[in-house]
Amino acid sequence: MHIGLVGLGKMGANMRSRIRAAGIEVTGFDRNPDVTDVPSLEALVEALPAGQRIVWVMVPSGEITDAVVHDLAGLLTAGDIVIDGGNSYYQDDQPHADLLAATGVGFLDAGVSGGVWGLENGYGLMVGGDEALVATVMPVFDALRPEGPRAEGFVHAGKVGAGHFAKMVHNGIEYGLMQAYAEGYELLAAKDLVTDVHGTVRAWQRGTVVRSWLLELLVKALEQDPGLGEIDDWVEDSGEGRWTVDEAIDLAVPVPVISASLFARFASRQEESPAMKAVAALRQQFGGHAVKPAPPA
Ligand SMILES: O=C(CO)[C@H](O)[C@H](O)COP(=O)(O)O
Repeated sequence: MHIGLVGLGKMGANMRSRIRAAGIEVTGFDRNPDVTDVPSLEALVEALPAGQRIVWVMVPSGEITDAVVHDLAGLLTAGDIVIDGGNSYYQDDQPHADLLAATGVGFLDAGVSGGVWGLENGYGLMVGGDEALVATVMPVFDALRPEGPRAEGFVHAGKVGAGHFAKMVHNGIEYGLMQAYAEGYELLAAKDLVTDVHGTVRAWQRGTVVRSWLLELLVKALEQDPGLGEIDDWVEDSGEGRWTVDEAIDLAVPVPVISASLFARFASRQEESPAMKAVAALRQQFGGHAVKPAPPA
């Protein structure tokens, strides 16, 4: 088997290595000349053996993915398959499937979880699309997923869009879990009763109800930077949490933990809070309560 892989960033480069290690030939294309195997998308398509060409797209979601899918629609022919493995919005999937279907090219969407550790540990995969296409690509999914039973690291979640929908919910859960660990860490550290905060979090790794990989990563982060003094309290988001909350609103599903964890990230980026200024001003207005003067500009 020989596949194409577009996008050789943190995720794509490691995935190329893992797929190759499983004995599948991979031709990768990236705009970065230091990592690419071929100089262009055209060259990538030409390098693939004739027949059913398989191209895995692993580029940032949104406009970049959209552009690559459009380019591939002009280069591939009937019977070929495109897999979007990026963190794309699930509602982008059906338009991409329709565009490719116009020339007989198949489409699968794949949610891929595992981050930079996936090379070593394997990637959790959530796939949407036609059963026959999933079966064709299965050797690649098997190469990427963690060792062990397929059902514990791979799911064919449903029709087109289901893979990215599942990944969106997965990332929403990720937001909530991280926020809960983070708040617990702050609370432990705020009281001088627990004298070994790092040791407490480290001890939670075995036997406790809250043990998890994310907890292990928090322990690792605290080992590397005790007190987390080297990093700013600024947290970005790349869309999946917002989409999760939007979807929950559409479906009237209460997601208080996930939405609060998303809003906590927004708050992390504020130098000052207009809302809390307004609360302070209102307390002063109705109760004559003291306000703290703004620091000098
Ligand atoms: O998909 C992932 C992990 O599962 C990515 O790391 C994702 O980018 C994290 O999302 P965000 O940037 O919104 O925190």
